[in-house]
Amino acid sequence: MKLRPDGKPTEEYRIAVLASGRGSNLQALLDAIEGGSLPARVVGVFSDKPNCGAIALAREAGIATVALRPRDFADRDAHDEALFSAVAAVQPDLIVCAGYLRIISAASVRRFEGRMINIHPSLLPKYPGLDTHARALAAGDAEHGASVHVVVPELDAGPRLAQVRIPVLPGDDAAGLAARLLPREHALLAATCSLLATRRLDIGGGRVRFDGRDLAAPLQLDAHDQLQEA
Ligand SMILES: Nc1nc2c(c(=O)[nH]1)N[C@@H](CN(C=O)c1ccc(C(=O)N[C@@H](CCC(=O)O)C(=O)O)cc1)CN2
Ligand SMILES: NCC(=O)N[C@@H]1O[C@H](COP(=O)([O-])[O-])[C@@H](O)[C@H]1O
Repeated sequence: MKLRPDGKPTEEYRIAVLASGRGSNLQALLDAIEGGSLPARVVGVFSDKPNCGAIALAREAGIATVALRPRDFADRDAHDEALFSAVAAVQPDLIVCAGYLRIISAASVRRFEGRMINIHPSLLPKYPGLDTHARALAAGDAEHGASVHVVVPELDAGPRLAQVRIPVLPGDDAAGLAARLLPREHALLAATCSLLATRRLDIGGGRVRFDGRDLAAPLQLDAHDQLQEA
């Protein structure tokens, strides 16, 4: 892919977003595109929940949407195959799972190998799965955070690209911790997608490379929303 003198790709970088919830991470990507820090276009939003906020946000923004309810399909694999065939149809360079609450089949993960990432609300490898904030509090962790990782068939087990850390404060409950983490997630996801869109970060071929070198540890988001090597 040729890059312009300003480092931005000459052709648009096409992002498909999968979501099941309110869509604040989707909105963060749209804001970053609008603000000029993310040289990309969201070419489709896909969900298992037709009435979720992310689908409504996408429609409002004039972005193509496909929402398929699992209960309308014979089984998980049939739903998964239908949804990811719709994803393939928009020819994305990157698929971003942003609160997509379905475990994706190994076949669909392999179909988009090297092109699918997820934002997860924990400092992986701690707390894969759900209810991460409550689990961090129950463990008495002094810090919590979020991770962007490559999606592999095993849940939340893929190579980690970037992380952001926040302190756990006295009196935090799960909802308060989640609310304080969310804006940092938005910055983390947008910054990571910017590095992917400008090809500084490469997740193809089963490896993670940053500025042409193997990435040994996840990049860390600093107080200025810039990603720094650990
Ligand atoms: N094969 C993979 N699929 C997904 C990954 C992944 O790394 N590999 N990341 C997730 C996102 N995720 C956490 O970040 C996550 C999504 C869904 C679940 C889960 O248990 N889902 C249940 C249904 C839960 C519900 O409907 O409330 C299920 O699918 O049966 C855990 C973690 C995206 N998918
Ligand atoms: N295991 C996946 C998971 O829990 N993802 C989390 O869902 C939320 C989606 O919010 P949003 O719909 O406002 O973007 C985000 O906090 C994201 O980290």
